[in-house]
Amino acid sequence: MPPAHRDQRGRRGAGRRPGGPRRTGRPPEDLARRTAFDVIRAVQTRDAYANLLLPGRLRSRGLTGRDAALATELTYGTLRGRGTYDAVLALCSDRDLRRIDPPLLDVLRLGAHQILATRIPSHAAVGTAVELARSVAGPARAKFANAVLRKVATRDLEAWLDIVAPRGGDEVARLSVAYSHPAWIVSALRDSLGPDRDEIERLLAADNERPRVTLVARPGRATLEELYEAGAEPAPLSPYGAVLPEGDPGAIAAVREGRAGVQDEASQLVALALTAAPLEGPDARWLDMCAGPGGKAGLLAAVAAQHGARLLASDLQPHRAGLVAGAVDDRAGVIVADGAAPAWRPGAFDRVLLDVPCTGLGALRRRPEARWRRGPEAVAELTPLQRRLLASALEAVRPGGVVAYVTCSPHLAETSVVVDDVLDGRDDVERLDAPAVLASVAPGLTGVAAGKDGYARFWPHRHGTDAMFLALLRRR
Ligand SMILES: C[S@@+](CC[C@H](N)C(=O)[O-])C[C@H]1O[C@@H](n2cnc3c(N)ncnc32)[C@H](O)[C@@H]1O
Repeated sequence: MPPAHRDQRGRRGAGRRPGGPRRTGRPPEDLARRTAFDVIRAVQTRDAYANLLLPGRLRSRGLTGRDAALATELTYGTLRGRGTYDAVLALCSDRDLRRIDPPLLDVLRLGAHQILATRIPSHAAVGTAVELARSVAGPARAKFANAVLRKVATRDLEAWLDIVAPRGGDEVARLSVAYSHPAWIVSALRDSLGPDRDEIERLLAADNERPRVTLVARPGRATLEELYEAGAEPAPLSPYGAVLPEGDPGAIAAVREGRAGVQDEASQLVALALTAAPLEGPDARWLDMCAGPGGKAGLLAAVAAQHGARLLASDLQPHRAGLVAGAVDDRAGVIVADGAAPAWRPGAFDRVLLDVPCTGLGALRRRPEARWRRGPEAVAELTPLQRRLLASALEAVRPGGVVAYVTCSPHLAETSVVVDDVLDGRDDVERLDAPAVLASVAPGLTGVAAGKDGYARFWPHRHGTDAMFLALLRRR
């Protein structure tokens, strides 16, 4: 099966008649490439996030329509495919990649992406990359870039993969190069698939696809019809979800006003599962313990209001709590608090959402640079906090109340291992059947259960969502 990043085609040839704004006298394609390069550099040097930086750069440079789409494709595709492109570039360069100036190496990656994974003709991809190399690194290095990229252009991606990721050897190493994921992530994802580990190739390919933009209509505040009128279409899983095939979600009034939001369907469904989990006794006080930036809090607060309940949304970071305030209306409370040293008394809540800080390995589709940013040490750094927060959430809920433990990572160490460890030796917590509760809010949903552990797992390749983990835990 071919790697998915091979399918990310530039939708245009370099010979297209230029249109749109011409601010610099250069064709807008060049401005698109330069913008992609600048964002890629900022990602490498300033730890910037491409999805946060790029929209502003497109606006400030007047790139719209197809030129904006080209800049976006080049940015995301280059960042995502870096592992594959580096393996090819290493064979085409007489210099170790670690000895190439970082800006020049990024030009080479951008060039390799255009040559190997877009419809841009090779001669144009090489020529424009060499020009870029000249402007960022000078004429001598442009010559070097020309030599390297001309070698890259001697084969297509499939032929290169036969060389840099041959079958029959170390399978993790092959998948790592062919699907451009660090080897430690390939291993972790494969382990997290458990009995379905043979789906790893489909999962890696799905990680390399651009996700659709999904919206949530926060019930009682916005309607799906309102989103459909703005061009959205029904979403396959969530009762409050809609898919926006194209266009800027910020242009939709309900989104601008915080009555609707951009939210992955799995995120919607795990929040809804908490609201639907069976519970005895009062059901009026809900807590979102790690609420920033407020995606799930926005939905929970709206559903709480419909149930006659009230949400308290809390986050450790003041600026993240500030973002939550934009997603909920004034029927919900928002506070800054450390969930591990809580400001509330034990047993104060009937339902608690604990969406812990995690590696985000389930959301690689959205954050093309994330896979390169941190190594496996990130897991070891986060899991002690995840355990403390879960123990604290179980204290915050009253006997009979429910905690939803959620991660946007499928890593075993952050998911089932944390829950199993915290519950080990406790007889006052019962695991609910999370897949069954999810089925009650999303009747069309299948494939979230693996075995009989009661946990639910969403997967990009199965559900078209982020990979998310849900455990529903009821205090006895
Ligand atoms: C995965 S994010 C939550 C995403 C959020 N639920 C949403 O749907 O938008 C985790 C959040 O936990 C917060 N956090 C980290 N440590 C915390 C702590 N000790 N107590 C409370 N919040 C914490 C982070 O600031 C971050 O906003």
